[in-house]
Amino acid sequence: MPTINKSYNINNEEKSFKKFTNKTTNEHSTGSSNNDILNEVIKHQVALKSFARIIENYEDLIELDTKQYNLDSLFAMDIGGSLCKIIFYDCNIENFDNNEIKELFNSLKNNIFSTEDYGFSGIRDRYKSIKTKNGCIHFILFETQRVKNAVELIFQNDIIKNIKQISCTGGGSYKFEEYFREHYDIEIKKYDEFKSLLTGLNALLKYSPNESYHYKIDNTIISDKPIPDVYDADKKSIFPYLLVNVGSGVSVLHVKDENTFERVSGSGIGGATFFGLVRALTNINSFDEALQASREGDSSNVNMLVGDIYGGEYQSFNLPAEMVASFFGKFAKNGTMDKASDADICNALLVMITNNVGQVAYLNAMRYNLTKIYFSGNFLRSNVIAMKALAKAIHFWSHGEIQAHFLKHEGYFGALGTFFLNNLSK
Ligand SMILES: Nc1ncnc2c1ncn2[C@@H]1O[C@H](COP(=O)(O)OP(=O)(O)OP(=O)(O)O)[C@@H](O)[C@H]1O
Ligand SMILES: CC(C)(CO)[C@@H](O)C(=O)NCCC(=O)O
Repeated sequence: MPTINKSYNINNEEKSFKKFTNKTTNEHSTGSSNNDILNEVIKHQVALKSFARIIENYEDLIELDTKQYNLDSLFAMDIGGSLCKIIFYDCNIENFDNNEIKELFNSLKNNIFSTEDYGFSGIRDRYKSIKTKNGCIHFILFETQRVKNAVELIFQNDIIKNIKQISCTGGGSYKFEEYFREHYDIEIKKYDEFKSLLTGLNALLKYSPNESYHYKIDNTIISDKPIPDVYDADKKSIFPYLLVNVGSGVSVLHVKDENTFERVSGSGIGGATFFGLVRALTNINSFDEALQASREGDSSNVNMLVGDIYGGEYQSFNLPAEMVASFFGKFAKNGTMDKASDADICNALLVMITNNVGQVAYLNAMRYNLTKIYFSGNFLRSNVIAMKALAKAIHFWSHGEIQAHFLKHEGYFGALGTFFLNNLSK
């Protein structure tokens, strides 16, 4: 059975945040109180949770042939460079005519729903689940480095024996193909990662009333809470857009309409760069702790600011004193590293990577004359600092012409799209 050793819902985020900040607040001092920072994260989560969850007309979108129901069709996976995402469709099993499969399905459900945490890194994102007319789509994620244990925890032995094929996307669908065949006699049915990503994203933008959101910006003041996007009735206004997927690396897609897209750019400075550098430069070993630390840190102990160079603002060109002139620039001088805490370093890394993603996004939106950028990928998972920084930067650079949009199902579109592609009958 899965072991319970880690939780990630709002209450647990609060608990682990408090535990973490108790540990670190004595090490350094910051201007903002822990409660302010915690409240911001909680408010964001609560606002997203309150967005409507029901996909209308879901059965129009996806028609599962009930005669063909088997355990294989209820799962889809996206195995990426850092994280493995799993979709599980908890459907109405009345139509199953095979009693053995019914029993296995029930034991699978008991296994999956007995906990929200599986092994060392697995979690079920309860508040992201989507109700449909005939069931509910569930979202689970694991670290890719634990994918082999993850499969055994989720499917368990008697279930694995009854699975012949799993639909799968992401680089891991190639990398682990041989492993699945040799160990479990399971065939991997591959789907292209960008085709899956866009199938999942476009489906939710179209059918889920509040999938995407933005932050309102007045001058330099950004709204506290995320604001759901509003589309016209036929949802045509979704297109065209730029999609910037921030996973381990960054992929930039120009999406012209539902069936036409091009990968126009990318960057090797992405989510795994952030987490990899956090591990190289600090004692922090989990992504969630790194995010919590960065909410606490003061990056002026790490970065060289315009004020450090000019002694104040650079007036002629409107560069304020507190603007970063050079990320990690302070460390170029002797005796500076000891003054920076792990939290300061996490904050500097987070903002540095986010800024770079923002620039790549902005320049590509300009290049293709697009006014809307959607950001997806798990780097943005609960990452309010990065989302707000992206929203502000895009607004500032484009003088308000281009808007950044964020997505409730962040890094799950590839797995969801694979599930749809595998089960779509029209
Ligand atoms: N619990 C976590 N553990 C590790 N990284 C996490 C976690 N939560 C969020 N992340 C961030 O999400 C990133 C991975 O995002 P995502 O799952 O979208 O990409 P991926 O599919 O693994 O990568 P790629 O598409 O490039 O192969 C990590 O690099 C890290 O920045
Ligand atoms: C290799 C992929 C596509 C795997 O998802 C992704 O990590 C990525 O787009 N990386 C950036 C590659 C580039 O520099 O364009």
